[in-house]
Amino acid sequence: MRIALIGYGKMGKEIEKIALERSHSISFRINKENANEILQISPENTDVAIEFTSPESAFENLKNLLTQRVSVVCGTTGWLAKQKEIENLALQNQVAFLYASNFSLGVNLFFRLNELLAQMMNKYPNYKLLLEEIHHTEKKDAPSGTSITLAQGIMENYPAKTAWVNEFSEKDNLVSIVSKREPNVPGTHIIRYQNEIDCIEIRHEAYSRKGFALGAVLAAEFITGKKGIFSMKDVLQLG
Ligand SMILES: NC(=O)C1=CN([C@@H]2O[C@H](COP(=O)(O)OP(=O)(O)OC[C@H]3O[C@@H](n4cnc5c(N)ncnc54)[C@H](OP(=O)(O)O)[C@@H]3O)[C@@H](O)[C@H]2O)C=CC1
Ligand SMILES: O=C(O)C1=N[C@H](C(=O)O)C[C@H](O)C1
Repeated sequence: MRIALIGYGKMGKEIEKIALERSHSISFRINKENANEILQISPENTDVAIEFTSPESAFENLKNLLTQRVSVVCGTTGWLAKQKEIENLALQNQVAFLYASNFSLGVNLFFRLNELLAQMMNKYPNYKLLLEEIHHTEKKDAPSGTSITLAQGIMENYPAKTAWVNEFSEKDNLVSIVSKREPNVPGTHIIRYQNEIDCIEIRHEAYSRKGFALGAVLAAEFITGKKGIFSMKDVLQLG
């Protein structure tokens, strides 16, 4: 499979390692310096593009790739206000598009655990809920994309929670997300239900970026040759 790497930073380089180990080749490596080369990417030279750039650049990159009829796996967070527009563009151009806030198997299992826990805790409103995320100091967006997915999973299973906020709050209808930035943390997410008697907590801690990169390459393998909108649920076939 010929993969174009859009974003050749921490994630782009990690993805390249895994892609080469899995016998794929790299057709383009794009960063800010050679950003215009994205216009040369086409189905003739590339099977799939993997986009990990920045919240400011993702939308334009995705628009170009999909219009050029190139299927895309996107991991960039912080651009989702325009997700529907991008999905429509993928459908119009008859290619595949897959976005995930987190590509690791562990986090995708954790998403399910979070939903099950929210279903249970929904019946015990005297527990206060707090969602905490810790990432490296270079991270541009807050809250993390993963914590937004976790908050959505809670709201779908705990109807009294109607919105999320990115600050500490004890308002009963809110999912409070506290974001912390510390050197060299690949990504940690904690969900805590607590009252004056006890505390129930689930936590996912990534030890490196390997799980994110492997998941992105598996996603690229999965969508190659397909058309439509996909998610990591399709790739990992989690029940
Ligand atoms: N979904 C998931 O599982 C994961 C998602 N992420 C997300 O992925 C994104 C990237 O993370 P990370 O690799 O750590 O970030 P880095 O800052 O290390 O890398 C970003 C890369 O994007 C490039 N870039 C920025 N703007 C443009 C542009 N306009 N055109 C082309 N390239 C551009 C940068 O180029 P230059 O070097 O020239 O500045 C750099 O190579 C973030 O949004 C992060 O939240 C991260 C990990 C996992
Ligand atoms: O920026 C990162 O590094 C990460 N971003 C993703 C997010 O915003 O959830 C996924 C992972 O936690 C690492």
